[in-house]
Amino acid sequence: LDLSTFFLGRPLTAPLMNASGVWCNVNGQLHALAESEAGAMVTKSCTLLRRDGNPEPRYHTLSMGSINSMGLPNEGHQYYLDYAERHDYENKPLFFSVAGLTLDDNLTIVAQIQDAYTPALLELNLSCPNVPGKAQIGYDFDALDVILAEISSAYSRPFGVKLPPYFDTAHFDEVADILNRYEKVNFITCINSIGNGLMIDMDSETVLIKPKQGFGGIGGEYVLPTALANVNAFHSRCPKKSIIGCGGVSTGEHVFMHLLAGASLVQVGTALYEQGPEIFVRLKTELATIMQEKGYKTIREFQGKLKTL
Ligand SMILES: C=Cc1c(C(=O)O)[nH]c(=O)[nH]c1=O
Repeated sequence: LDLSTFFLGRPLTAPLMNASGVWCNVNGQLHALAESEAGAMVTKSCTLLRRDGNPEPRYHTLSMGSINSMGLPNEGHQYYLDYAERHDYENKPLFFSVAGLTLDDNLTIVAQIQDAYTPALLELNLSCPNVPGKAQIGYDFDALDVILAEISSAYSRPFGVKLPPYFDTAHFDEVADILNRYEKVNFITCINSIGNGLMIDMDSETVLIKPKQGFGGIGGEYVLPTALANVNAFHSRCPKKSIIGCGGVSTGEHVFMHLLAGASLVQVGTALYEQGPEIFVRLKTELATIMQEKGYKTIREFQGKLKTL
């Protein structure tokens, strides 16, 4: 059974990787991902300078997923550039996530990635829901257009964007129209967490996390239908771009659904946070079993082939 997939002309040993922000903040975690069965990996979204992030508790496991308001804690862009220099690209591709707090910060970081001649693939995070006072670029369509124009002229190579979930067909249409104007945007990662959810502790009658009065991004099983819809919506609207699926994946079936919906590569967030990088072994095995049962020998035979009624 050939679980390998092609992503932007790169052969991957498995269509699986971590979601940015999970198991990828520091070198020890990045090394564990590099050694795991994942086919690729991505660094924590970085800002120009190191950030502590929001006060704890800022992550909580829920019955069907997670709520987080980490607040973009990261070691600063240079730390991840140093990792990118040491990464073994023969082993697996590395994505480099950037979430600068301002357009200038994004341009400064991207210029340094450019100068570093690193083989890492830029994933521009336009969807962090947890930095107090910072509206998501992904929901400000004019700002989205501006940042894509600026990054496209500052960065000479193709890059990708990490989008928030959209919930309205008109928004799928409008965002796809914007993205399709930028041929350098050659991949789209859908989705980031569903922003500003709230969960409650029945005994203490309190919220579960400290930042933002308990409001935080929702991940895990709760978001699978929204993730699949965004993957499929952009897969059908952006035929010249590759889709990376993210959201709600904890079993081989979920991986299969994302691939069927149009993803070429599938990220794992909440379930990886809970179970660690060994999860990639289980997901590969479960996906292989499903493919065997269905008589598929390669992912290409079903990738993007979701049928309608
Ligand atoms: C980069 C910040 C993000 C964070 C965070 O650091 O709070 N949490 C998410 O669920 N998604 C993000 O994009």
